[in-house]
Amino acid sequence: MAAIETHGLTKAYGELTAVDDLDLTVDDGEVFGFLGPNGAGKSTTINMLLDFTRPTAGSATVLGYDAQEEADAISPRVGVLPEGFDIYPRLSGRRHLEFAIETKAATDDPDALLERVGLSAADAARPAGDYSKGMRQRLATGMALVGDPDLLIMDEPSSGLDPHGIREMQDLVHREAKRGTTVFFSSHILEHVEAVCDRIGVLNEGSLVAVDTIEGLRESIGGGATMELTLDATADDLLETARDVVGVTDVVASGHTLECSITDPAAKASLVVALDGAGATIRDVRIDDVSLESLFTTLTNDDSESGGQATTDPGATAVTPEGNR
Ligand SMILES: Nc1ncnc2c1ncn2[C@@H]1O[C@H](COP(=O)(O)OP(=O)(O)OP(=O)(O)O)[C@@H](O)[C@H]1O
Repeated sequence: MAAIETHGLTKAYGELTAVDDLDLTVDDGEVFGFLGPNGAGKSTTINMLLDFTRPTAGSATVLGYDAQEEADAISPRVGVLPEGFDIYPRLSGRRHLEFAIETKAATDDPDALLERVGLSAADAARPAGDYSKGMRQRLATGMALVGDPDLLIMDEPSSGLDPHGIREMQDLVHREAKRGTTVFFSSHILEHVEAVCDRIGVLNEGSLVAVDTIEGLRESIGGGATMELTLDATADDLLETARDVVGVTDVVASGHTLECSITDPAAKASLVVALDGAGATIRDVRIDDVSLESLFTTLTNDDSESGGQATTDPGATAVTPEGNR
């Protein structure tokens, strides 16, 4: 049984189609990344899965139940970490958890939940208003885990976290995945999705433009790598040898350097072996994989280069012109 399945799921707000004919399957037990720029329709999709918003057309099942007709059967089995989760500043972390347990009429042990999300008993006793952003996220995740849900839906869980907080969040997702929980991880930051997800779906202007593993996506746009080899000899003499290697699509020789475009990862080793066999001495090798940033720029037609790209942390790729909010 799929954890989430949608068929033609559509939501229009007047003239605007926020989610357009979405066919999506998230398998049981996988960590699925739902990636797209701000305004792509991620939250609207989640809202339809949770029956907070009714679709204009199409249908969705969550854990085998119809998202609209059987929402009552879904909610006890799903944990949600909403975007922009608010805490009650004066209540302790433990009280937040107790409150969530009471609300869900669950029987969880608050201490076990605290341990599961990495909050100490001392932290739990403090008012949540004193918590760092990372601790708040862990508390919110602990609340989402009440009742041991089969599906955990996380909407922008890394938003606003520092690199340490992001790592903690990623570790937590890995731990939950190991327990067998299906995780639906929505984000506009590529690296955050890539670090935790088995597969990703890329949403752009309401439409699903790709569903695959990162490697699969790279291949699908003809991705590969550029390999730059510095040789002892004049590179021109080895041009043909390099061109004959299967998986090498283009070779440019310049001085002692050969620049080779590779489509098949196995060609990297073959190229080195072929050049060595032709008597070349290789002094240096540099490999540049097709950047994920360019991959997602292609998929989302992101105009962030002209619009200015902001990111949550240094080196992160946000598939959004707005960046972190
Ligand atoms: N209640 C609403 N009424 C009108 N338009 C809406 C409503 N909710 C969302 N939209 C629009 O639908 C589109 C998709 O929004 P949505 O919040 O689902 O995107 P998102 O991918 O979750 O973006 P973000 O990362 O910013 O949360 C946007 O253009 C948004 O303005």
